[in-house]
Amino acid sequence: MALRDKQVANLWLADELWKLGAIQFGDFTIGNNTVNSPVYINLRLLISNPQALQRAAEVMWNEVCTLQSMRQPRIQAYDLVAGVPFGGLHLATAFSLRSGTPMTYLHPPKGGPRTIIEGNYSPGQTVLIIDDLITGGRSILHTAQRLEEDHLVVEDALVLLDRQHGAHERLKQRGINLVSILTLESILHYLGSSRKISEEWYHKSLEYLGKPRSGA
Ligand SMILES: O=P(O)(O)OC[C@H]1O[C@H](OP(=O)(O)OP(=O)(O)O)[C@H](O)[C@@H]1O
Ligand SMILES: O=C(O)c1cc(=O)[nH]c(=O)[nH]1
Repeated sequence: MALRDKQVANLWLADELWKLGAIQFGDFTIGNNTVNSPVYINLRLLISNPQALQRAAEVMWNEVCTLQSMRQPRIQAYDLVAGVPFGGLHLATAFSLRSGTPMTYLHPPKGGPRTIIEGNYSPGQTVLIIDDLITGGRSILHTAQRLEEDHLVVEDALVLLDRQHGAHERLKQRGINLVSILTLESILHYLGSSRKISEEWYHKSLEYLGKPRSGA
C-alpha cells in the first residue's frame, strides 16, 4: 500500500482521537520544539478507549510485519520493544502483548545516578523504540542513547504520530529509521475536509506546519 493510502486507511484513528477530545486547537507551547502551536494532540487519552488502544497496537503491529516482509525489509528484526515514558508506555505495552515481544522502558534514577532500564535484556539485543508521538525527536534519541550505553542496538523507532518537525531526518542522521502511522498533516486534512474544525484553524495549523493549503 502506498504511503498516502496507508495514511488514509489509518484515519479512523484521527476520528477516534477527535471523539476522545484528544485534538485541541489554541496556542500551545511545550518545550523547545512545540512553540505557539495552534494544535495539540494528547495521545495519552487513548487509555480511555481500550478498543481504540488495542486497534492502534494492531495497526502498528501490521505495519511492522508489512515492512519486515518486504524484499528489502524497511524495518529490522528486533528482540525487545522499549516504551518511552509516559506517553509511549501504554502503546508499547499493547504492542508487546499483541506481538509477544518482551518490553523494557527507562525509569528515572531511583536514588542512584543513572536511569534504570526496566525489564530483562542482554547486550547485543536489538530494541524497537515505541512512542506515542514525535516532535523534535529528543525523547527517542535520548532513549536510544541510554539503551546503547548498555550495548543494546537501536535500528528503528515506531510512533503513532509524526508532528513533522524534522525528527525523521534527525533520527536518520543518528542511523535510526522512523516509522509513523499518522502525520499531523493527514489529521488536519481529515478534520478540515470533514468540517470538524473551522477553515481558520485548518489553515492556521497547516501554516504552522509549513504546508501548502489544500483540501478543505
Ligand atoms: O520528539 P520530542 O520533541 O521529544 O517530543 C515528543 C515527546 O513529547 C511527549 O512526551 P513528554 O516529554 O511531554 O512526556 P510525557 O510522555 O510524560 O507526557 C511525547 O510523549 C514524546 O515522548
Ligand atoms: O511536542 C510535544 O511535546 C507534544 C505535542 C503534542 O501535540 N502533544 C504532546 O503530547 N506533546
